[in-house]
Amino acid sequence: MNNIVTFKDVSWKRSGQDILSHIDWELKKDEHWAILGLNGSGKTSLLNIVAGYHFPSTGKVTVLGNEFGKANLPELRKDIGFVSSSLERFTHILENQTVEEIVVSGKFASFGLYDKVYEKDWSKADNLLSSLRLDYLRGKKYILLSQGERKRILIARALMSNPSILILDEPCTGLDLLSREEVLHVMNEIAKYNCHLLYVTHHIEEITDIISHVLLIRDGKIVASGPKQEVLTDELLSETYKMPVKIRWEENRPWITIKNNIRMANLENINI
Ligand SMILES: Nc1ncnc2c1ncn2[C@@H]1O[C@H](COP(=O)(O)OP(=O)(O)OP(=O)(O)O)[C@@H](O)[C@H]1O
Repeated sequence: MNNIVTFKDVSWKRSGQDILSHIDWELKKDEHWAILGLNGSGKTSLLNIVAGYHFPSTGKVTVLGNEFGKANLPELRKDIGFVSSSLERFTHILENQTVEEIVVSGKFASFGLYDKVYEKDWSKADNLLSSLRLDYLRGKKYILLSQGERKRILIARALMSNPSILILDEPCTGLDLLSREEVLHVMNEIAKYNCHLLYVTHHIEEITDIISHVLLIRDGKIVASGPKQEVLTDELLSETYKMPVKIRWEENRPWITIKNNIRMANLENINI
């Protein structure tokens, strides 16, 4: 299968308002995408359509060969891993669980062990911990981990069900510099697992080697989409962020600078 996700002229309306308008987008095999846009631009709405939580108002969406409306959503969702801050709502359930139990629970897409866990599941969780260099956390209670360690464990957990798509919705929010780099390191290891990343961030320097393509979204419309070197330009990012910005590449990563030291007071007068 060459097309992992396809959006054809997709719009999503709520309360008479277009939240997403006329989205045409394709995620192809072996591509890993970052999605960038201001608050409220429609990134989460788009991810929720991919994961089958929202149904498009018009247009056609195909995910892993399944057309929405015809797909068996619970089955399809097993193929889609999701790590977002909304998972933290369930943190109280995790208090007494060990790192291994959390990772193994990814098999059931639930936070408890409600089904039988076989020896092969424990050894798979163990392999994930080793290959993501998280072995040092074995046996620890999840509640005692740092924020960065928790994020990495939740990524390992999401990989437990061998997803074909892994959605990471701002996984580095609130992390210090070192913890963020550790999460980005884990993200780069994901390439080994044959899954396709969809990475949402407000910080373009988090676009590391693994990310091949970028989708820019503004007010529910696509500004640009394609290979990262073509899309991450001063012009397109300025349009996306509604202010003049400059991009530079260092250590193979993009970094952004606000042009002319614009002050907040001036922002309203800037027309891009
Ligand atoms: N169920 C809903 N009903 C009505 N409006 C909604 C609904 N879901 C999202 N919206 C609106 O759609 C717009 C896009 O929201 P969305 O969460 O997709 O943005 P986002 O780009 O993910 O933002 P952020 O970066 O702040 O997370 C916002 O104006 C939001 O208020």
